[in-house]
Amino acid sequence: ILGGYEARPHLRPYMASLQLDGQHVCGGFLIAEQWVLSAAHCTEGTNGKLFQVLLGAHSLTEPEPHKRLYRVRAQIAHPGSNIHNNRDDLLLLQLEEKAELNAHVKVLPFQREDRDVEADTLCEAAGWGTVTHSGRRPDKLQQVERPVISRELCNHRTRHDQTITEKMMCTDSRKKDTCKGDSGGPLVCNGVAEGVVTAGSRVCGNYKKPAIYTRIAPYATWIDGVMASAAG
Ligand SMILES: NCc1cccc(NC(=O)c2cccc3[nH]c(C(N)=O)cc23)c1
Repeated sequence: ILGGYEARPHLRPYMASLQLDGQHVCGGFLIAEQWVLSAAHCTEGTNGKLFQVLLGAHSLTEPEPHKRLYRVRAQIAHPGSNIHNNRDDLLLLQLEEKAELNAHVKVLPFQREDRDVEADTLCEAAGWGTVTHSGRRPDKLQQVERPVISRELCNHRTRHDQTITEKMMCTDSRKKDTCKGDSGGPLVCNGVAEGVVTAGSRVCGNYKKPAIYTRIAPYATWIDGVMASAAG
């Protein structure tokens, strides 16, 4: 997160850190006791290795009550996701067992009504992604508040030039922005997860390249289907 600040510890008990060999790779969030939603691009370069999912954390390194690393039973990328564009950039992770829910570990509801969030709505992104252009990684969860911008403005030829579909949304990226390692985290508007951070143009903090999110509502049926078919 660029231009943000340290989150109040455990005020975002749905936040997950997707890790490989003890290293934070991407964000994610708990959508059900045994399921985390993240971004399909996070599996790029992992050679099919399964993530481990850290829940209940504020600091990535310090011991904290209710902080726990979960093994993943299955990772299901949306069938439409691919490395060439940001379309359908969603990843579902089934934990080896149901997460132990408590004050520091909670499910975050996601938007099911497929209607655009109004431009200028202030939403929040959080993550353990880089906090400087040089790529400094934080130990503690960061957050930033960003206004939604219209798809029309985001699609302007000087911005993302007609690549933003109706299944995506954008926030202003001037100075304060999501960045490397924040992918997969939720964009929370009025307490509901409306989007999932996608790397998009990979640029951070440049107002010409607004942050892009996969809208969740259009995928509610897919998400429910995967969770139902893997149940038990
Ligand atoms: N503000 C939008 C936004 C949101 C989330 C992430 C990013 N930026 C990256 O993720 C990124 C940046 C630089 C080099 C990179 N290399 C790789 C990679 N997967 O190899 C990713 C990146 C940007």
